[in-house]
Amino acid sequence: MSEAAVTRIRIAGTAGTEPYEVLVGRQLLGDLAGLIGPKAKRVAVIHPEALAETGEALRADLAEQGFEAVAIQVPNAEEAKTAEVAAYCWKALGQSGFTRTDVIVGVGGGATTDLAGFVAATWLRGVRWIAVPTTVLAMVDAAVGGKTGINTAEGKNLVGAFHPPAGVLCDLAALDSLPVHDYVSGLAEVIKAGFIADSAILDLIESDPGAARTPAGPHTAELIERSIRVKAEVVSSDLKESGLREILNYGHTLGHAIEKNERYQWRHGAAVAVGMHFAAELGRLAGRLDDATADRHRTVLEAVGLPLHYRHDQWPKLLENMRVDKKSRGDLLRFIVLDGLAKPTVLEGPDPAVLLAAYGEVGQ
Ligand SMILES: NC(=O)c1ccc[n+]([C@@H]2O[C@H](COP(=O)([O-])OP(=O)(O)OC[C@H]3O[C@@H](n4cnc5c(N)ncnc54)[C@H](O)[C@@H]3O)[C@@H](O)[C@H]2O)c1
Ligand SMILES: O=C(O)C(=O)C[C@@H](O)[C@H](O)[C@H](O)COP(=O)(O)O
Ligand SMILES: [Zn+2]
Repeated sequence: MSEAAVTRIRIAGTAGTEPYEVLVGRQLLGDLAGLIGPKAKRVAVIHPEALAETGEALRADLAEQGFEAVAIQVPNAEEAKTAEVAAYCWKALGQSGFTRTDVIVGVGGGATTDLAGFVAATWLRGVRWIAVPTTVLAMVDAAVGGKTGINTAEGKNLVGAFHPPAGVLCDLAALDSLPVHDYVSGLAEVIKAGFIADSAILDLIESDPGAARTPAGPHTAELIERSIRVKAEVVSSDLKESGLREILNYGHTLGHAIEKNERYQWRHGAAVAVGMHFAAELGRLAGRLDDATADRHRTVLEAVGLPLHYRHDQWPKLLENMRVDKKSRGDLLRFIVLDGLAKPTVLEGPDPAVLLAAYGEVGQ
């Protein structure tokens, strides 16, 4: 992709929502004012501490263009996804006189865009918002599709709303400042898209896993765009997770249980990597998944430096945590597993002995 090229991926409007576009390229922030639109008088730029300079530069730029722009700084990572931080943002909006025609811009990783989207969903029962994702994970997953939310002590993303953004600007240049640990964590969702829908993603990563770990790798833009297309296709037909959208939860049932167990100190992508390893073993033991595809999970996740294992002694707590997963129905645990490469399906109420055996491969 040349420096000037911009890819536009359309998300259809469903369930009464407007369609919008995900733009992928470089120097895209010039498009922000256009997306905000002429009706807005005020703009709030919600950004994490790590992006204080970016947030302030964006605020100053919007102020120069005539908006009453405020920057709202929130903590980094999961510390931002709390009711207290949401309340802090509501207070800032109230003090700025934020009305229904005003617009929120969420700039940052998935934690920030989840929070900003949730604040937008709840302020005055819903105002427009624009996502400016700055991590791989937020570009390929969190900023797209309208799931917004915060964590509670009882579990991950337990409070939230479906509230799609008015647009998503993925400026690849933002990835240059991302610590490698965070870059690699985002690859878990890229690999997820590969296993559930687009195996060319796995081929590209396997062709040079070392290069896949950096934004300078030759396939960065293609990996990001392919993953966004996977998500776009799913959420365009099932915004509210009535069925198909559940496939995007591959690896998340155990992943979220680990995040809660670690009091949200693990990166989401790392937990999902362990969760996908578990889901692959579960698929294999349930007689659904062939050995080659199950083994491929280990090799590709390990090749980019993602974890495969978690503490063996924590199984009882993880099992308890998994009961609050949003895919559960009453006492019935439900998991996304694969019937084969790019063939995701739901496994309902697996035998507890099979679950434990699958964790036997994951626990250490
Ligand atoms: N809504 C969804 O559909 C969806 C999908 C996937 C994940 N998520 C959520 O996304 C979150 C994880 O997102 P993440 O992996 O982006 O982590 P993150 O938002 O926690 O960001 C990781 C760290 O990088 C910093 N950072 C962000 N951009 C940076 C940059 N360009 N340069 C330097 N530092 C930067 C952040 O401040 C943070 O400290 C989780 O809360 C997860 O639940 C949501
Ligand atoms: O968009 C979705 O749908 C997903 O499941 C994508 C996941 O990667 C993401 O982590 C999501 O936030 C998990 O959703 P949840 O409903 O299990 O909280
Ligand atoms: Zn996820």
